[in-house]
Amino acid sequence: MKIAIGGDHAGFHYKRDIIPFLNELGYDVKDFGPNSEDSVDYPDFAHPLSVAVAGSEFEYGILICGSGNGVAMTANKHPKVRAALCWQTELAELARSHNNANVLCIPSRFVELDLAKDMIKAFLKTGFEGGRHEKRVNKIHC
Ligand SMILES: O=C(CO)[C@H](O)[C@H](O)[C@H](O)COP(=O)(O)O
Repeated sequence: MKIAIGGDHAGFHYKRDIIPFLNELGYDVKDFGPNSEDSVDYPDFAHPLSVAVAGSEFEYGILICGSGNGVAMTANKHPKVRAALCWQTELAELARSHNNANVLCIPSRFVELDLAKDMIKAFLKTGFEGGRHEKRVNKIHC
């Protein structure tokens, strides 16, 4: 399974640890940047990642910034992207099971790295329930 990961300078230090973590779990990961902690603008990284996920080049995306809000707002501008801002593992599970989320947004300044990794594992292992949820998800896209 191919995973896209990106964010901004506030998420760089987590992204640096999460990429090898994902590789060890057997995932093929593409890093959309940034490549340092130098201040950048999150849309410059969240948009290209979202285009790639929307185009089915990657099954899931992970976006990391300070609060998670900026990357989530950016990613959700893309019609085929359903980006979920999560700060608890159960939220990551529900984002997949109820909302069929394909991008997980992580607030690096508000969750510990270990929790971020737990959320990623939960997100990637949880399937979409469909059923009553599918009708609702289909209504998201106006
Ligand atoms: O989009 C954001 C705020 O909602 C992200 O958290 C950014 O990482 C944050 O704005 C960056 O702030 P900084 O003071 O420029 O590091």
